[in-house]
Amino acid sequence: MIGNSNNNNNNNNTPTSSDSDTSRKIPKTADERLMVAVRIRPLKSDEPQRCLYAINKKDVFLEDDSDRNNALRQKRGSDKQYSFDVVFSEDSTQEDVYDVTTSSLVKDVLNGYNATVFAYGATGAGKTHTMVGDPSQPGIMVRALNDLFNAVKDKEDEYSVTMSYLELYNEQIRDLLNPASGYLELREDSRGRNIQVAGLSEISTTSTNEVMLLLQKGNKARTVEPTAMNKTSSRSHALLSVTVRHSIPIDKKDHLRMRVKQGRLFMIDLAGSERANKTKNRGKRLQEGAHINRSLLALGNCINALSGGARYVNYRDSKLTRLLKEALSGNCRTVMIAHVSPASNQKDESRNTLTYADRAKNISSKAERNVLDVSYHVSQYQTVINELRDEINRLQQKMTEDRPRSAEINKITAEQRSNEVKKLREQIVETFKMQMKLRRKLMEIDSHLLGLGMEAERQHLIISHWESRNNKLYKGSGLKSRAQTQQTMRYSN
Ligand SMILES: Nc1ncnc2c1ncn2[C@@H]1O[C@H](COP(=O)(O)OP(=O)(O)OP(=O)(O)O)[C@@H](O)[C@H]1O
Repeated sequence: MIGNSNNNNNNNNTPTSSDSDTSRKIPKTADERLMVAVRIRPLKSDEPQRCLYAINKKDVFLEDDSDRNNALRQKRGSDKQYSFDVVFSEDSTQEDVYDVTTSSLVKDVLNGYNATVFAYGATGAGKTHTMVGDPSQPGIMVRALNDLFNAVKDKEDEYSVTMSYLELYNEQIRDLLNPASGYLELREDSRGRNIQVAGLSEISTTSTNEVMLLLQKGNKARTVEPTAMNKTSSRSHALLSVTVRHSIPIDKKDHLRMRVKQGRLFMIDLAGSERANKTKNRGKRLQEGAHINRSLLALGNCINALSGGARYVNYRDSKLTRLLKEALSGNCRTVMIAHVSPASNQKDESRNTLTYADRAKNISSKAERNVLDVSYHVSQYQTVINELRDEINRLQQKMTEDRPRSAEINKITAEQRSNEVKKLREQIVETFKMQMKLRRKLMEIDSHLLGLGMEAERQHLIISHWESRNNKLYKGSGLKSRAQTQQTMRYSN
């Protein structure tokens, strides 16, 4: 049995054409109640009788086995009826669940709202079946991505889509699209807002095929182990996030002024709460179970506090609650799909889930449309550009004013330089002339020396001649010695 969506979300604040005049964010919206859906999975062949029924599209009935034979059991009040926004019976299809719970969220996201759909419930109750499914029965994640991509198809210039996929395993965050990156840190500002996972891959794509491959890759990387309750039990919480950004020019002629709508869709497949004695988990599995239960307990406490209207809600007890903070109380439209098994041996788990889901009905959040008038920012850039232009103009003007002076300086410098060159040239010429003079004098001295040498030679010859004549003359008479002759010559000179 499938119930109609009776989402009490306040849609009065759906944006109207008047929003187009809005710069920055649109005004705050009224509170919206969290939509709570319940899905009952089919009874398995090896499971005992059922204890849980969908009475109609909104109500579910939990029967107390212990009073089965008691004719007054209905009056004793141990059986319990719960009412929700919508109840999906055992024969509900994946399409039914998607259409009623999530297809409207996809439209919201395209319109600039944040939205979250999360699956809650005990181990083996059908959460992964609803959220992920299999190729023959694709779940919410696949259908939502398909619808998103169909909506933005052929409009790549207007839309940008990015996705990230993480798992929270034993209170550690792992990137399912890049498992090799190790454990990632959860960061938030000092006021506990703006929670972000540092280093998480945000893959940008507008191809449906590519995104499906990424999703498959992420699901394969997820920690899944067999337990006594579920052959393919998810041992981690998985969070898929898709961000859609729509940018259009405010004025078709002016592409600097853009209006940007940004919506984000979180799709979360929580790990299931479990009882150690039922799952028969030991060692590592038991430790995983303890972590899962602790984070779900923290989530339960937040749901309790929020539904009771508490002023202070402690999100800090677990990374799961820190990650879900926005979805539970912030700017987000949220749908919780509580999963229950109809089997009587799962009655306690189903009752717990229904109790939490019942409380969650009272939670409200404030969804605002995230419309940013980028023209505001662009106009800031425009101001900066104008200021820079002014500065350039001022500098150009200064340069123009300074040009004659600098020309003067240049002129002086050129004159000085040519004078110096002239001086140098004159000096070189002078030096050259001097050199020539000196060389000439040197040549004169040389020729004078040569003349003297020749004269000396001539004198030697005369003397030699004279000596030889004298020697012949005085040889026989013995009148003057050679020394006497030289003395005589000296006086005669
Ligand atoms: N609505 C459904 N229709 C058909 N089969 C279902 C449905 N819901 C669950 N199942 C089957 O029940 C089994 C357990 O479901 P699933 O793995 O989705 O549970 P779970 O809540 O995610 O468990 P865990 O928390 O341990 O991961 C699976 O074999 C799944 O195919």
